[in-house]
Amino acid sequence: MATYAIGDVQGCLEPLKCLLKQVAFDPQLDRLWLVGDLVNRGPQSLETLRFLYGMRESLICVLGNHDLHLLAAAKNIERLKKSDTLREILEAPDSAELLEWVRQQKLMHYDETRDVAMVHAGIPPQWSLSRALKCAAEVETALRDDNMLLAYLDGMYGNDPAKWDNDLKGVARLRVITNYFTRMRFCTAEGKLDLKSKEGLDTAPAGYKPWFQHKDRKTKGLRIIFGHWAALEGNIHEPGISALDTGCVWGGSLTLMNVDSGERLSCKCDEHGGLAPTVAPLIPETSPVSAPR
Ligand SMILES: Nc1ncnc2c1ncn2[C@@H]1O[C@H](COP(=O)(O)OP(=O)(O)OP(=O)(O)OP(=O)(O)OC[C@H]2O[C@@H](n3cnc4c(N)ncnc43)[C@H](O)[C@@H]2O)[C@@H](O)[C@H]1O
Repeated sequence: MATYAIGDVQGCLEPLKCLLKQVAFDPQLDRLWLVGDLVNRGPQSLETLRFLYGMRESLICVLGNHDLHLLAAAKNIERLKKSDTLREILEAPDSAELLEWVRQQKLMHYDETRDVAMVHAGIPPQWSLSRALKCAAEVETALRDDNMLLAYLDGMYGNDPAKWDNDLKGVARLRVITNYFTRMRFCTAEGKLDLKSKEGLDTAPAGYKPWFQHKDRKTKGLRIIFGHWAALEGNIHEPGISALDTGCVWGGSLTLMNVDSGERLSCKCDEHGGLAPTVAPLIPETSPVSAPR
């Protein structure tokens, strides 16, 4: 029995199947963790979602910004952008069933036995593990509650407030939590977000750093697996931190990591949208896995 984590799939079904085949994934025995952004931008969003739904008992997923955007577009189709590849999901006969499953997923997964957390974008430096889990649960409750869902999704978009404050209330509170878990890249030591910069580690605006590089980050020592930040290409050297978005939809590859050994396997899409993947050999994890605390 093995546990694997895979980076942002974003509708790249063939590379996903290719990776699972390479590790002889057995849904009866093995477990698959997904860092979110299951859909959008890629060629097969609907088929990917159906495939994952079909193996839902073997999965642990956290939601990404594109997954939340899908849920919001399902409530208001006007939200769809030209570049989105989500319409096919919204128009599918099994749309309601698929979306109901998506909305039940978490913003943060914490595996107590391994002392590993998985989030889409990150955990802000000023939050402890318990604060992060409590904040994730607030949004998860809103997503699952029929009376709260619409107000949450309507108010979810936007960059303000830029920083957490315990006194925040209502949708503004849920928005900043959402932005930390699903959109963050750079922030200050106090957790003030910059949501405009999207390139490499060395492109931080003055006073900002990648969320995982702050010296006094309260979750130091916790292993964290995340995706979202394609420009990192999976290459960071921060103890215990694993970046798994290797930009499958940007001409890069889809990456799988064995959660326990840290070994990685990548599957590259071809120029026709991932229909003829080539597989790179297993390579050791680039960011050292810290011993359990
Ligand atoms: N609360 C909320 N507020 C607002 N919007 C919300 C929201 N919740 C959900 N959304 C929705 O989120 C969606 C995405 O919004 P965007 O604003 O497009 O978010 P993004 O961070 O740019 O995109 P992505 O998540 O795909 O990140 P990636 O690193 O792959 O790509 C980022 C960039 O990296 C670049 N890149 C990729 N690989 C690279 C590489 N190797 N080197 C350099 N750059 C690279 C790409 O060109 C790309 O420009 C929208 O539909 C939006 O509506």
